[in-house]
Amino acid sequence: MSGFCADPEGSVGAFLCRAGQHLRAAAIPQPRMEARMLLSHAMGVTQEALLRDPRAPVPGAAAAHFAEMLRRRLDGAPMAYLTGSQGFWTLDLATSPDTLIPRADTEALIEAALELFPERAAVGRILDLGTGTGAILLAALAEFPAAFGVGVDLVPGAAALAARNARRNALGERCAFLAGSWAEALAGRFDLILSNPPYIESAAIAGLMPEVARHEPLSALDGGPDGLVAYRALAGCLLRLLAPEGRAVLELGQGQEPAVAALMRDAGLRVPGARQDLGGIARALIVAP
Ligand SMILES: C[S@@+](CC[C@H](N)C(=O)[O-])C[C@H]1O[C@@H](n2cnc3c(N)ncnc32)[C@H](O)[C@@H]1O
Repeated sequence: MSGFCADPEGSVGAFLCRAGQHLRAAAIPQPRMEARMLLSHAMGVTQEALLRDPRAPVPGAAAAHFAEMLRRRLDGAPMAYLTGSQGFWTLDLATSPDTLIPRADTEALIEAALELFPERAAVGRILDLGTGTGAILLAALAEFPAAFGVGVDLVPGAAALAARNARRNALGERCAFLAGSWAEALAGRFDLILSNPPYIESAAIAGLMPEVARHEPLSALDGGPDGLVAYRALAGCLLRLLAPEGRAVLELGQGQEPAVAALMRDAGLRVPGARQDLGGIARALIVAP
């Protein structure tokens, strides 16, 4: 490896320095921060503790774990799969290759829900279709204190991960998770239905960033030939599942608002509006019975 590292060989400082050089050479945008995240994870200490004593030795087992994580990161594996966690809204969530890593853009769904129901106690039942890590449902439960939630995912490993995340965030008593396709096994009415379905056109997946295309599961990305297959399934069940004053909030891919709104209207639903994400893209479609 090129470049001079000032700290003694085998020390925290030397590991961070060399890993930073490798990550920078691989064009990873925040190499120093990522090196710190990986080494603190491998050593089981906070980043603050690492920086406090850069001359401390890295124990052998931690060094081996770090080397393996660094190899996978340089091969394009997402950081959240390596460290096994990701922040979303106010929560810390476990991640797994069974499902998508929660994205900050998806927080637009929670913001929309909070605007729709300023009287938070009014929300009694929440449904999250395609729950993944449980990110959306758990964030909503954290904000609507009287609500009980149901999360559904086609991938059994994702439904199990969401249940684990509910317990991790002390919300396990307020929700249940099912493995199944959309609302097939569901009855009853919900005040709030949330969904971030797979919406990438099949042919566009290979052109996504390699970190996404090669590492996140197709089941979480692939929206079929026109990206709209999941929305057709949702349009077919929302009228049956929404309470009379209920609302659904659906995540949209860029430019999908007109097509998804038309699908919902064709299914007899109303579309009172959409909310933009931080980048100004219509991200959350509001749907009403
Ligand atoms: C884009 S990911 C969203 C995950 C999570 N809700 C989030 O926002 O981070 C879509 C999720 O839908 C799930 N999914 C795909 N097809 C499904 C189906 N037919 N029924 C239920 N869930 C499905 C995937 O397994 C994946 O977890």
